[in-house]
Amino acid sequence: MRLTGDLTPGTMNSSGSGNFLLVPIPECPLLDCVPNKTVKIVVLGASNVGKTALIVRFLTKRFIGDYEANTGALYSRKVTLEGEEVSLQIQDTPCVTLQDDAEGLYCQEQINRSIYWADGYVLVFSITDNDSYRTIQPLYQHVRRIHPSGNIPVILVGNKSDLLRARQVPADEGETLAAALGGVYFEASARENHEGVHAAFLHLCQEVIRALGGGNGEKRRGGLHLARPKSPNMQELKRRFRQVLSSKVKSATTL
Ligand SMILES: Nc1nc2c(ncn2[C@@H]2O[C@H](COP(=O)(O)OP(=O)(O)OP(=O)(O)O)[C@@H](O)[C@H]2O)c(=O)[nH]1
Repeated sequence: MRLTGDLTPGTMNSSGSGNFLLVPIPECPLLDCVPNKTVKIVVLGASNVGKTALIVRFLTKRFIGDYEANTGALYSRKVTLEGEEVSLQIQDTPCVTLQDDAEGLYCQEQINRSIYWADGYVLVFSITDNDSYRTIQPLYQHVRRIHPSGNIPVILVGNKSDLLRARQVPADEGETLAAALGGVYFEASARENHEGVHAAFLHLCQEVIRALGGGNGEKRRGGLHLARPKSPNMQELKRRFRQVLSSKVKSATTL
């Protein structure tokens, strides 16, 4: 769903699905961008699982509770990660739906564009809704089809953990699925708890920065991720120096 009422500063909104990601998203809308340090995250999941609530909770620490139907909004903020300032963009999306015929997933074209655009993925289901959980695997496969190779930073969020009595998805199933997708599972309640939501988003941001090569703007597109060569540290240089010296001493004494 889309956040109603006043949009917080730094929030870009596309009113009406027609505008949803139809134009390229500016790297740093309404903000002084941090050059080459932009983390782009998309939040995906079935209907009513709390995608908007999670984003709003993370960015404002508040739970508003009532949102109008989601047409897709892009939220943008500057955050400090591991001591460095980063421009964070989070794309909210309309829901995806499972088709009756087995693995079919209905995903609007705008969502595909967001998936292509993003660097990191928050896959959300509600612990009270088994169908929303069943959507996750095909959804991940869909992301994989759009990014066929390379590392895909992803987290799995089981939302609405305050509704324990209505639980349909056990926590260990969430953990197992997250591990199979190569991500981490977070159980959270956008309604009752900011810390859990914050920890989840923060973890993903860190994963994205790692995947992008230390946040220096290298792009993962095409799946190619080259590790940056490490420069030798002082200890290592001293060790090499001693090695060279001792081999010279040896060859001098053998003469
Ligand atoms: N109890 C409880 N309710 C929640 C929680 N998160 C969201 N909700 C409620 O669930 C409903 C759906 O929340 P949204 O954030 O609009 O969900 P969405 O996934 O964006 O929904 P779509 O627009 O259908 O894609 C709202 O009534 C929220 O108040 C939660 O952690 N606990």
